[in-house]
Amino acid sequence: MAADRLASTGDGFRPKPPRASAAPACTSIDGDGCRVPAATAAAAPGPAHVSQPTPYDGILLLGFGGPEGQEDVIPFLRNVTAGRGIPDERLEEVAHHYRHFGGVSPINEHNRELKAALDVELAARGIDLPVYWGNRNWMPYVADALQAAHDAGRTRLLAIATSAYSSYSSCRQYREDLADAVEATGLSGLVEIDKVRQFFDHPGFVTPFAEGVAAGLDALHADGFSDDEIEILFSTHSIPNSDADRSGPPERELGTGGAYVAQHTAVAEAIVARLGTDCAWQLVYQSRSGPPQVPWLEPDINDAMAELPARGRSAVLIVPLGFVSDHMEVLWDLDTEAMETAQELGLTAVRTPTPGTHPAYVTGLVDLVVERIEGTDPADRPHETALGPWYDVCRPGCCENKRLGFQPALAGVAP
Ligand SMILES: CC1=C(CCC(=O)O)c2cc3nc(cc4[nH]c(cc5[nH]c(cc1n2)c(C)c5CCC(=O)O)c(CCC(=O)O)c4C)C(CCC(=O)O)=C3C
Ligand SMILES: [Fe+2]
Repeated sequence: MAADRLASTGDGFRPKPPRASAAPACTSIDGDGCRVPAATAAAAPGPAHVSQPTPYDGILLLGFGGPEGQEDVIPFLRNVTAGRGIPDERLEEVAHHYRHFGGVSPINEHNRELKAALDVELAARGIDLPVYWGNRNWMPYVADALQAAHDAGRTRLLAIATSAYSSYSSCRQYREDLADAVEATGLSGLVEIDKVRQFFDHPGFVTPFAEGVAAGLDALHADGFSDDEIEILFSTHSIPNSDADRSGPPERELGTGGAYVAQHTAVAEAIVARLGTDCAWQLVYQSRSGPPQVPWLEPDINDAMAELPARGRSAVLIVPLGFVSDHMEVLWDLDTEAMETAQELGLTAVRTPTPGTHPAYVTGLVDLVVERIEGTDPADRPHETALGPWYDVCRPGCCENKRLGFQPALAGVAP
């Protein structure tokens, strides 16, 4: 396997492959390293961001990556924060979350399980597409997966990132990871990579949450709580306000908070509407980092909980709406910290499940692949909010990061 060939050190750690600094700037839609699919660039009947039917020959499953032992924790955190100016105190603080769980994030195991479930689902539907898994921040890296795909003769790949919403961290950075991987493997011109649309409002993603909220409310009702005593807190990763404002394509003009906030709000509304619950709800944020003077999305979930008793609430249903699996941000920031806060405040708290390998989620991800192979008309693409279905090919300026400046990215129209 390519992963073995690329592995170099005896202790099993390889630093993240360096970012391709010599990569050419992308100035046109067919500029080096920032292609849109040829069929899309050509006069296409649909909108420019909808791709044409494409005979993909492999799937790239893109993960965040996580440490798998105490000795991995600091090298992993250095990968995550490379070039971001995250202070050492914060690294130590976060390292402690991982150390508490033996230095192991469950996220890699989740992605192994997801890959296995996708393999089963693809086979059951007679779709002959191998899945190659690679991470942004830990082995196997995206470059390893890409190399493995190429070694197996695959040249036309469709990427699925384990991230549902639009923002720099959750969409564009994965597109940059793809560009970096093409550069690091020297496969420029030899492989072509697209990416499935952000799937925040795909029923495959929404259904597991809706089921979890329904079950959670049932449990709280069974414990004697009435609807006006319960508040539903939909929780997602905080990001800098400036990232949020720039999330999504500029021409959508989604206002303060951009596509990131609009998408989360719309999905929460869709879940509440689906269930017809009368409980109060709000969108809250967690896992903030960075210097205190830089504004990030608020309110923090713990601050939001502190307001609840005064409003007559005695129970909270915590919905990890921004996350696809029970990784560290869920295990620590919600199941440990937020649960402690609830206890201090005398609130009964229930945390609902993430999609994980829920059959609806796995089926939905394969549906997202099929719609790209078939080039399904957008009108026929499942979506549960008025914002979707989202873009196959990201628009110019989508999810820009002003701090980092322009970096080459695949699966979108440059810049
Ligand atoms: C939007 C978003 C998602 C959700 C979408 C998605 O899932 O992609 C997400 C997921 C995750 N974030 C994760 C871990 C970390 N995120 C960090 C830092 C940051 N995240 C950010 C945003 C997001 N992050 C941002 C704007 C930063 C600031 C620094 C920067 O600009 O990059 C740091 C550095 C230390 C710290 O500052 O906390 C760590 C360790 C893990 C792995 C958990 C595990 O190991 O189980 C996962 C799935
Ligand atoms: Fe994060």
